Amino acid sequence: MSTILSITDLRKSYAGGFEALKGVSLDIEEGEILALLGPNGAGKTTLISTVCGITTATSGSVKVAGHCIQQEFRAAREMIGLVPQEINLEPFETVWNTVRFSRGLFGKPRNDALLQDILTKLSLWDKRNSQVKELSGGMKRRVLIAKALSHEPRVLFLDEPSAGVDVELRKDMWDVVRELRQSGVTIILTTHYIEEAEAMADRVGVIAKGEILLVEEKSDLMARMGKKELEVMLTEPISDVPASLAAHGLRIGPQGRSLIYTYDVKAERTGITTLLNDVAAAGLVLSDVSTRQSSLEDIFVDLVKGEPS
Ligand SMILES: Nc1ncnc2c1ncn2[C@@H]1O[C@H](COP(=O)(O)OP(=O)(O)OP(=O)(O)O)[C@@H](O)[C@H]1O
Repeated sequence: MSTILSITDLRKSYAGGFEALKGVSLDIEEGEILALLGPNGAGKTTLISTVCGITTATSGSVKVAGHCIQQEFRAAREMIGLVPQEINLEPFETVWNTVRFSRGLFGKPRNDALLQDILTKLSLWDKRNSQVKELSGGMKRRVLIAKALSHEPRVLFLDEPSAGVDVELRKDMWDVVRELRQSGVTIILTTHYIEEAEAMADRVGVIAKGEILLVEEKSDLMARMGKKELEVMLTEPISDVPASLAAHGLRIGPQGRSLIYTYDVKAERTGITTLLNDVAAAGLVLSDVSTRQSSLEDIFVDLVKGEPS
């Protein structure tokens, strides 16, 4: 695979000095679906707008298929399709004209066969002569996607594709996105639904307070979900894991008051007995123990809270 989008140390401060992006670096591989998860105000929309050249970066660089978004705006922008969060369509225009004009805006020659194909894939062909205002909310979202695809971009950004969409339509949207990927389009979507990232993404990135906290293969993240955690509460807080316990791969819990041991539930030997013996031998006194299943949601919440993990 080759890198289609390369973001390097991207910073954005808004007028007034608020720093919405604090040095974001991210490489996107051609043909992948990357879900960018983050709470409200994390900087997801700012990142997309800056990458698409709608907002100017304070510093850093963005290259789309080798073209710099600042110095080679037209060449870079042509590679990108953007599906915004808000529905910003002309209500009295027909579906057909909406996509046709959008292609024209990019200076692309008329290609009715291509537009027919896009509308068919998005189940909008029957609606091509309808005015946008006659369509349901879910269909309007599909028109936004058709519009974003009309100039044949290689990278498609979907900003909160299922915001305000009911569960059934959300699943439909997931199918549409997977099909688009089959046709070779690279997709970056933002969401605050973990479920959505799980359903679609190849890789998951977590962003909070303008920083990328993690980018990982979804399958690796999911593998972690098959793990259980044993938390050993201590009577006295500690600042470091004793050297004699290093082999157990422990983490220190909040305020140093516990040790957290992750183990595979399906493993024949969990290693718990040895661990507890070694903890006692290290002179640590236990006040309690508990176990819990870790989930992608836990990982996300921990990261976003910025607590030690
Ligand atoms: N034009 C602007 N001027 C000043 N601050 C802004 C501007 N646009 C966004 N911000 C601030 O930048 C931060 C990031 O906003 P952004 O919209 O990128 O977050 P987001 O992750 O997309 O959030 P949401 O999930 O709510 O859409 C927020 O604190 C927001 O208030």
